[in-house]
Amino acid sequence: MQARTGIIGGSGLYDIQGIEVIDTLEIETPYGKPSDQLLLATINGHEVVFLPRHGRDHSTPPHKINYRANIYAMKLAGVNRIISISAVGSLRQEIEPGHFVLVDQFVDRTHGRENTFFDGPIVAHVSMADPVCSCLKKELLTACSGASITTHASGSYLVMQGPQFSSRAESELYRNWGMDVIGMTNMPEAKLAREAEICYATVAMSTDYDCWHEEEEDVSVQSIVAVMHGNVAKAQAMLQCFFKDSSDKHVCSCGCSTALENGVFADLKKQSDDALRPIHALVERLL
Ligand SMILES: CSC[C@H]1O[C@H](OP(=O)(O)O)[C@H](O)[C@@H]1O
Ligand SMILES: Nc1ncnc2[nH]cnc12
Repeated sequence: MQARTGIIGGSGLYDIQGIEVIDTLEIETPYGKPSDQLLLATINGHEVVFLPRHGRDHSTPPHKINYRANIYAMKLAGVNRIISISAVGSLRQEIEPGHFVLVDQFVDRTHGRENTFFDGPIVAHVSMADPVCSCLKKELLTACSGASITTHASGSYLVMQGPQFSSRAESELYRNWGMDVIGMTNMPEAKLAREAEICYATVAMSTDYDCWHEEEEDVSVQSIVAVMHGNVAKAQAMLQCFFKDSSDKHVCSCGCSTALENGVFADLKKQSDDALRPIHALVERLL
């Protein structure tokens, strides 16, 4: 199967312009159903698999997204790298609403979300030291500049539980921690992508200044939506640039695609079929 690029669309991004649809994939995974059907399509001849993270009608809130089903479905669909597109609040004056940030680190403050495929009896511990694929991120930076989008080449994303926005004290705390943007969805998504040996990189689109900013109104859905429409148009342009330049023969030299090789605790060859079944697509190449 040709390696495919997955696109996970966040708030506002429910379809991709300029694609030729090949099929809609109704995928059932050992973890249940993904957020919606996956769209198999081509953009400028490149095969992509698109999934709107909250569903096409945005009916699934961040804490109820079945992240395991989403990532497992991407794996089953032959995806070897994921472009995550996300709306975020800005925690820095210089990251203005409408700017993009190519995230390189996350701090995970979520709770109660299923965050691993290795839930026993097969145990694994993958490295999350560098949660973002630097090769993919570099290609995304080129695409953002090709689309003339004001883009910050690095940044740390605080993943809050939500669905409520943060308090002023939390917002200040995260700024003091050195965080640059805040959102609710990229964890456990990035962790699960790493366990699935899928390269992952986030294009964070700033929609607001969160509530720390004294001269700006406190964040609200209304204010976000106003900026979001412009951001989504930029994301569409960025994707066109990405698939004009990018090669399908994506070779990752930063270890995402071999993350499990030093991470699995058990001898996979000695495991029962029952133990292997829920992770078969992830460990198949190691058996
Ligand atoms: C509608 S604003 C809050 C919402 O938007 C972001 O989601 P996504 O990352 O899918 O774009 C943020 O994390 C919140 O879930
Ligand atoms: N200020 C904010 N906090 C959390 N998630 C967001 N998504 C967009 N803006 C946000």
